[in-house]
Amino acid sequence: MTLRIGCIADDFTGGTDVAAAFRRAGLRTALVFGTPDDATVLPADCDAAVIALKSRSTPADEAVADSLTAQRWLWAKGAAQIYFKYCSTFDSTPHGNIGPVTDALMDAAGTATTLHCPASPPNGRTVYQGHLFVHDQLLSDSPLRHHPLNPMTDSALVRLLSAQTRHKVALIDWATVRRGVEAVREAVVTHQQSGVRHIVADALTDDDLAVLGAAALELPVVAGAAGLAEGFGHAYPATGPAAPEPLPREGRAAVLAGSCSARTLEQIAQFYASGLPSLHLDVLAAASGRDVIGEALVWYDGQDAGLPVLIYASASPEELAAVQAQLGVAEAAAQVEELLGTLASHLVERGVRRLLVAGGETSGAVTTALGVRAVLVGQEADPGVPWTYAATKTGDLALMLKSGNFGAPDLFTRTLAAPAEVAR
Ligand SMILES: Nc1ncnc2c1ncn2[C@@H]1O[C@H](COP(=O)(O)OP(=O)(O)OP(=O)(O)O)[C@@H](O)[C@H]1O
Ligand SMILES: O=C(O)[C@@H](O)C(=O)CO
Repeated sequence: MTLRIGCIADDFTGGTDVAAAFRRAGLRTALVFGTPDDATVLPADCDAAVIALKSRSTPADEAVADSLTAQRWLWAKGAAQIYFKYCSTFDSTPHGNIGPVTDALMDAAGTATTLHCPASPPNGRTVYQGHLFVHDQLLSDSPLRHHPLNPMTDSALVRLLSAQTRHKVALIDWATVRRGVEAVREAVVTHQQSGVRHIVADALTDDDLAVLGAAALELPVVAGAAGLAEGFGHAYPATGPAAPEPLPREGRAAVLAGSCSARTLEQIAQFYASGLPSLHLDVLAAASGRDVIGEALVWYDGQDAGLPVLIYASASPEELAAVQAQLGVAEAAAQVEELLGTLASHLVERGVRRLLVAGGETSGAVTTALGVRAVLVGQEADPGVPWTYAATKTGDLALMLKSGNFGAPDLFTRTLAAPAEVAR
């Protein structure tokens, strides 16, 4: 088997989300963290490889350069098509990075047309008449209008994308998508003939995305969120049953949380309420020089080895604001990442073999600290939240990287207390 789809995701948890989508489509999928290089090795026999970058909110020229490096690497591994994964809420600004990165990937591939669709129906993201909805609200009426980095105050995708590219952008509407693959292919050709480069498509359901995925099979570059990726993956003939997954059944289990998203806070509360051991890290104390890591390890060593533990920096909005006011946002984030990254290394050295990490930035810090560059993607515990398998210098590790707002409230207890439920 050779690599078929190369995917470039613009953030880490988005990478996990899209890798889970390819796997749901029956593809054996690898996930690579950060810009790969000659030393980056993919697990054997992958159909799809996802490179998770941190390019969503960086300056557009950096995002373009990193994405082109990733594209070259994927081509060198044999990828026939490139899927650019961005956020299902189209997180971007008039400066980018969705338009500039897609244009650069297309220029490098020598192609004049691409298809876009950010719909992700399981997460309530749909596109109708070119407008992006988050559940029952237009994107611009949803909480995303207050996003700290990319406030989304418009929902019209053709207009949003037109601000980010000098090329023509146009829509394939839902009525056409409902008519099926041939109707979409014809609409693509019609748009191509009138010089349209970016074609945005409507989609309300996974069936619509399957139609779009099949219609996009000939395009060298396709762009969108995890929903279209799954439709695209389904359009490839199945490669046979997935290999059994090596979910470690021995060793200890832990959660490290740095996400302050509402869903993560619920998951922490549920873990605590179930009576399992949990420890809150004092970020201000760490910043003032106290040995918070040493104290956490003494606490960890005193716990029942048969139970999963939770160690978290996550804080309520009020606590978070207080810490940020005292340390500054960047220093607070650096403290948290240092604490959780260092603890991850110590916990794995002490025998943790199932590790759940909550938060995109936090996941970046933990994978970097563990030196994990590439993982094989396994079964999902909840939509967009798969187990992944990594080899570390201390042994095999099952790693779950959870986007802040993903996963059911009982995700931590359900997945870590009962490994048999998530094993194949
Ligand atoms: N107690 C705390 N004080 C200050 N900052 C904190 C604290 N706990 C967490 N943070 C910061 O909050 C941010 C959480 O970001 P992270 O990306 O990990 O989670 P998220 O935004 O919920 O996840 P996602 O990006 O997947 O939606 C990090 O920058 C982290 O450093
Ligand atoms: O598409 C999404 O909403 C997520 O995969 C994401 O990008 C998280 O940052």
